[in-house]
Amino acid sequence: MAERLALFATAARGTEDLLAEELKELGAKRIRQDRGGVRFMAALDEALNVCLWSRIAMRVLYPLGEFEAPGAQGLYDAVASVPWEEHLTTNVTFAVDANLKDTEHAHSGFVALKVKDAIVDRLRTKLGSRPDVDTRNPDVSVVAHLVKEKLSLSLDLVGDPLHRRGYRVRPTPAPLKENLAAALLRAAGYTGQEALVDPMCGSGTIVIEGGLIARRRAPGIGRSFAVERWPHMGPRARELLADLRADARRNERKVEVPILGFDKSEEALEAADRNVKAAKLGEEVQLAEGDATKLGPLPEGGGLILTNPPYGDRLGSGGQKGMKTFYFKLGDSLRALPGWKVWVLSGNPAFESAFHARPAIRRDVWNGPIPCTLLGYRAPAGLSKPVLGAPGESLEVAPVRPEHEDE
Ligand SMILES: C[S@@+](CC[C@H](N)C(=O)[O-])C[C@H]1O[C@@H](n2cnc3c(N)ncnc32)[C@H](O)[C@@H]1O
Repeated sequence: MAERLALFATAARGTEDLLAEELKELGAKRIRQDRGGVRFMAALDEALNVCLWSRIAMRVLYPLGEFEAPGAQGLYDAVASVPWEEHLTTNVTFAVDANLKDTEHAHSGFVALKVKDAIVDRLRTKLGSRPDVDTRNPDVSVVAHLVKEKLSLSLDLVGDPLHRRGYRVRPTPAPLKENLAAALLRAAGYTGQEALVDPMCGSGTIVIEGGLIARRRAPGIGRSFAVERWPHMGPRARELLADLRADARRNERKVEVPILGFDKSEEALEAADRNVKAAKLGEEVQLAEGDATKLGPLPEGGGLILTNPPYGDRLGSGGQKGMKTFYFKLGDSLRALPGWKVWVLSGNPAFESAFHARPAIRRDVWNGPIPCTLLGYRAPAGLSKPVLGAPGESLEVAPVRPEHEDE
């Protein structure tokens, strides 16, 4: 049996269970959910399959060990005890990414430097020479995670984080990370077999991720992974990935459902258009100017509306009070679409009450540093045919005017 590696995949906080589900589908074994990620076991081909196919993971780490590392000397000694000569040679480049929590060390830069020094010194002793550091595009990325005096060291299989699919050529002010958008789609049960609409699509992340799912395209098909350049595992990884990539290309399917993105900002739509084309989904994803508070008729048959409305006062419409009015109008507009499930990621605590509908599902999710809530408003059973313009049927509605309307 092929040797299994013990790995750790990271994801946005609040989406770890979704990543665990996805990893199971991708063939990972002994899956254990943790804060900020999921531990699992996988043979090299399974691990590469995860790199290529995971929509939700951010990084895939290969832990080298955990160490007590008291003070600067303790840190140096712990790092120098690792057999780096098994992972690095003198003709590859490397970099150290350090993150700290509750430590006596003031800077992650200092810790990264100490780790780098210990690696270099050990390799000089063992190999007679040292590899160069390349912080921009290293062959081997060492991740040092220091909590109090406990140091974890890992190698990062993917390099550039997995959310960088390569299609975001034109960002907008508050884009969702690609892997978070994919996690939201999974939470909402999207499998690419029903229509998808984002009425406030911004740079297009949700509709692009939906398009990739519907197309059954591997999210990592357009990029490479750091492990391909590792001195010892690299040649085998390249061989395995050639087969996995060929299989992934054969796996693609024609998209049979409408995928639509609207936004009221011309600039956002221009960015979305560039991104959709870069994702090679120009035929599958349609974009149009539109006001989410006055949504016109959507395709017959219903489907999923998934959106991420503005959280703050970017609309210039009178602070929290203006936002509440906006959310209420949005609720009114979406309530008029029976047959459509509505899922919203909101970072404004005022959203839920102003939207005036009772969610069937809610989960806390972190959008980077912003604590958000994902709210799932399901269409009641039996309303598969849309009755456009019949308000109050698709959502469980509390049809009272909000107080702020009359303030
Ligand atoms: C938080 S951003 C969405 C980001 C998007 N998920 C992405 O990944 O790029 C909110 C978007 O809502 C749009 N927006 C605000 N009010 C709107 C309205 N009434 N109708 C349509 N779009 C609106 C903004 O132009 C902005 O692009």
